[in-house]
Amino acid sequence: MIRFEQVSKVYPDGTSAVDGLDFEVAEGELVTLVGPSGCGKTTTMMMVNRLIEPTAGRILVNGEDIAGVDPVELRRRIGYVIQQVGLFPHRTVLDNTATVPFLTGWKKDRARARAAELLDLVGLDPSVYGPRYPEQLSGGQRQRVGVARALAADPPVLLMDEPFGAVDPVVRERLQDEFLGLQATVRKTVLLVTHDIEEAVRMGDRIAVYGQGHIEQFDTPASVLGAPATPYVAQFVGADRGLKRLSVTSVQQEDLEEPPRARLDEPVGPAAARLRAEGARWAVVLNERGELHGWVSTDDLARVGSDDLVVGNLARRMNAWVPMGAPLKHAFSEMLQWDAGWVAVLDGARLVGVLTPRKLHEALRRSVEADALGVAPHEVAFDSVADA
Ligand SMILES: Nc1ncnc2c1ncn2[C@@H]1O[C@H](COP(=O)(O)OP(=O)(O)OP(=O)(O)O)[C@@H](O)[C@H]1O
Repeated sequence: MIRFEQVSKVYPDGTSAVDGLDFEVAEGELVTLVGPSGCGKTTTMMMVNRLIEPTAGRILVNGEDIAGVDPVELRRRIGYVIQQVGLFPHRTVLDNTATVPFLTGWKKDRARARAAELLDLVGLDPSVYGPRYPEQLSGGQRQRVGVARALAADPPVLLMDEPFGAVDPVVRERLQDEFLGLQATVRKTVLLVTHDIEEAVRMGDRIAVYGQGHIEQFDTPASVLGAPATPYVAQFVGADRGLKRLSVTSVQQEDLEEPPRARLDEPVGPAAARLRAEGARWAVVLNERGELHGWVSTDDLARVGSDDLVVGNLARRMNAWVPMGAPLKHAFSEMLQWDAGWVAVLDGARLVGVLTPRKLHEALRRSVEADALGVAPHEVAFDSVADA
């Protein structure tokens, strides 16, 4: 979708910003460009919408050499989100969002209806925020408007330059998640510039790690963290890359354990006896459809003992859960937040299994070793601490 062929840029004062860039971003792919200040990320990005012209090489968008495309026409096909957002202060949020449709000659009503749809999509109620002016929004809300505006004309390509850089870390993480959710539906081809390796790893299908003016490694987050191509990349991704892997390694079926189970409508006495016999101190409580209702302690069941009650009467709320496929980091933070010894893993509302700290550790080690060996994670066999 976006193709760089031996692209270089030397500024008029002789500064060589980038040299010999050669890579491709596939349709619907999100590629993050990451590297230290001044390494050429922004230059790379601004060449795609012709705010900067390369001095050598060509850039193709959808197979077409952009050197031959009128820049104004080109920019209408490419959404652009920048850190400073650049909203017009004297226009309402709704009209700011509708900027590009207005420019391309849409009727006002149609453009505003589209803008309202997009504000909704980025989590801003158009009836509340649409009539406001940019200064009446928080930083995070302004960033959302920036994203909505860039999507308004439904461009196939999005360029994002430090789009979440101006907000605090908590808001940033929320905006990142929201954008990933959005991207799963809109599937734009995205180039995202950041100097933050955490953001690059979380957001990117692939990451381009920049050295000075060139790409040191172009690969998936798991490979960049697991098998840095050069000492420079290893140093850039940091010594705690094992921890960072938590965000890119997802919970898999083979990581799960089968927990003791009890049914919501099971009488308390027999349930207690059965769990005791199994040596289980607790059980997950499921309804007749196999959906998670909560959990119950065997001691509580035994203490009550009455057959007038069912397990559901004593069940407690299960706070610590994640959807199947969630990053291990999410599971880990649920464990910490709820001080839980295990986390339920759900497919919709249905319980698939539970993740324990031991399994979480194994999953992480398996992912690291799989990369080192160049095989899929489930092909790695190793002795776990518990087997020793
Ligand atoms: N107009 C210009 N004239 C001369 N040199 C420039 C110009 N714009 C950028 N540069 C230089 O080109 C190099 C790459 O800059 P660029 O802005 O692409 O880096 P970056 O990786 O985006 O940095 P940052 O993260 O700080 O924004 C830097 O050395 C910068 O000083």
